[in-house]
Amino acid sequence: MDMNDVKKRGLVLLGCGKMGSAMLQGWLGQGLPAASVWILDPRPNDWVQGLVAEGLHLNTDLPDAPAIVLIAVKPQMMEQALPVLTPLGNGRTLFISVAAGKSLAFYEQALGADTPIIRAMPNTPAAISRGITALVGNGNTGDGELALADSLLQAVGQTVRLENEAQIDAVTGVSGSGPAYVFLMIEALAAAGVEQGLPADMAMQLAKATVSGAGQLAEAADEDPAQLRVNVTSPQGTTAAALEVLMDPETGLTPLMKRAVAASSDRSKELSK
Ligand SMILES: NC(=O)c1ccc[n+]([C@@H]2O[C@H](COP(=O)([O-])OP(=O)(O)OC[C@H]3O[C@@H](n4cnc5c(N)ncnc54)[C@H](OP(=O)(O)O)[C@@H]3O)[C@@H](O)[C@H]2O)c1
Ligand code: PRO
Repeated sequence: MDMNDVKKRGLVLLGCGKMGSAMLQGWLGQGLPAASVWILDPRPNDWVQGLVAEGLHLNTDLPDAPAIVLIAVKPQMMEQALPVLTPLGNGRTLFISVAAGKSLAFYEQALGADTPIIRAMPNTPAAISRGITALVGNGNTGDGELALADSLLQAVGQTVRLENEAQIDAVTGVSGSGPAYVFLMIEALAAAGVEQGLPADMAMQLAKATVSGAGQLAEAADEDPAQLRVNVTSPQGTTAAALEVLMDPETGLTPLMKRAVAASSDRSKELSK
């Protein structure tokens, strides 16, 4: 099975809200025809509704054996939403779930023990093909299925393969939820700039460009982030003064981030109970 199969046999999205739309936007941008896509969503957004004019199938009957079903409803809606997909279980259709906390065993029970299922944790920068998705498959997925999921997910950014399913809780805490921490960092940096006397729009422009530029530099540079940080920090200079606050072993960013990531990972574990 390859991307041509997906074009021919179809891709079904169960739920097309923020995450489903972000990924679909990436796939359409990479050349997947709208006519190869089926969406089930009771209240589709305007953008999704607009795609019907391009051939997208919205809340219609599904193909008999689509190549892929992407499950992107909230974990709390799963029991209600999933039964419509059970006729596609135990067959040739590869299921990919991006739902936090819903285990491979849960889907095997709901869709059939022979169903090939991949659990994936993407993030919203997928909308501009700058996401990162971690994935792990059940016993019915082989190299072919994982390679297909990889190539589909690489259309919206980077991918990493997990060694075991338990790692996905930590991934959720780091990169699944992570964009929200970075957006909060932008908000907080801009607010701090305003407190130091800058106009709000200028403070926001400075904060966005700084986070975006630093992120791109961290990815592009040969040096690691610790060295890049040192490169900004003149001895007894301004950055050193700020880092004394941010690197405090008790009240600084590291213990705070550890608590935040642990809270997200713990919630992911809780959702799977
Ligand atoms: N957002 C992220 O950054 C992110 C990252 C990684 C993984 N995820 C996972 O992605 C999934 C979706 O999250 P989201 O943020 O995209 O949530 P969302 O914006 O609420 O999207 C879910 C969509 O599913 C629709 N829906 C509700 N009931 C349905 C049903 N019975 N059948 C089909 N569709 C139904 C919702 O419609 P209504 O809005 O009308 O209820 C909504 O459009 C979650 O499981 C989450 O854990 C999200
Ligand atoms: N958004 C989902 C949540 O907040 C999963 C990771 C990012 O539950």
